[in-house]
Amino acid sequence: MNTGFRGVIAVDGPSGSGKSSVCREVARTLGLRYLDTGAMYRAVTWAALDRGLDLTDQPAVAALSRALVLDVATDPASPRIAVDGVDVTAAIRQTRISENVSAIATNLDVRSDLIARQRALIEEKGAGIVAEGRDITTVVAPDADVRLLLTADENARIARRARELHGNDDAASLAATHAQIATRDARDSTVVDFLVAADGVVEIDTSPLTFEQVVAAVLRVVSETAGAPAR
Ligand SMILES: Nc1ncnc2c1ncn2[C@@H]1O[C@H](COP(=O)(O)OP(=O)(O)O)[C@@H](O)[C@H]1O
Ligand SMILES: Nc1ccn([C@H]2C[C@H](O)[C@@H](COP(=O)(O)OP(=O)(O)O)O2)c(=O)n1
Repeated sequence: MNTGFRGVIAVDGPSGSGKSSVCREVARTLGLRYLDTGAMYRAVTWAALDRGLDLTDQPAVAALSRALVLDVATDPASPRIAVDGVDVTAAIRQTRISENVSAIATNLDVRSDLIARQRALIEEKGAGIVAEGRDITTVVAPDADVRLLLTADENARIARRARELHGNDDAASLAATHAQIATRDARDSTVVDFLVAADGVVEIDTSPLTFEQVVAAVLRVVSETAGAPAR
C-alpha cells in the first residue's frame, strides 16, 4: 500500500515491545523509509570495541563517535549500517554488543552526536520515515506527525526475545534473556524515559496482540492522526 502519507512517524518503547519488526512493516506498507536508531548506538559500540577503547572512558568514546562515518541505509526491505565503510549490519546483533551497548547509550556526548545525525536522516528530502528508538517521540523528533509508544509487559517481552534469540521460551532461555533485557532497560532508562508516554504520545500495549494486530493498530493511528487510510 502506498498512501500519500509522507510525514514522520516516531516510535519508542522498551526492548522486545516490537518496535523494529512493527516499524519495518509499517514503513514497507506505507512506502516510507525506516530508521532503527538503536542500530546507531550498536554501531558505535562495535567501533569502540573494535578500537579496544575502555567503554567507561566517556570523552574517548564520544570523540570516536564524532569521528565515525556512519552510513545508514533506510530501505525497510534491507536496512543496513556501515561504520567507516565496514558493513556491521550483522555484527551489531552479537551478544557482546547487546551486553555493552548501554555504556554507550548512557554517554550523553555520544547521545548528542547521534541525535544530531538522526535528525539529519529524518529530515532528508523525499519519502517520509518511520523512526524508532527510546527518545524519538520526546527528544529526536517531538514534532513528528505521529508519535507512538509501544509497550508490553515484561514477561511478554522476555518470551518474544527468548524465542528470537534461542528459538524457544523454555525456562533456561527465559532466565538468560531476562538477565540481559532487564539489566539493559534499567540502565538505559537512567537517561531517557521510554516506559511512560509523554504528552500527545499514543500508547499501544502490545502484550495481548499478535504482530499483525500491532501493525494494524499502528496503521489505524496513522490514519486517524495523519489521514493515511488504514488497511
Ligand atoms: N505482537 C507480537 N507478538 C509476538 N511476537 C512479536 C510481536 N511483535 C514483535 N514480535 C517478535 O518479538 C521479537 C522482538 O521484537 P522487536 O521488533 O525486535 O522488538 P524491539 O525492537 O522493540 O526490541 C521479534 O522476534 C519479533 O518478531
Ligand atoms: N534512540 C535510542 C535507541 C536505542 N537506544 C539504546 C537502548 C538499547 O540498549 C540500545 C540498542 O537499541 P535496540 O533498539 O537495538 O535494542 P533492542 O535490542 O531492540 O532492545 O540502544 C537509546 O538509548 N536510544
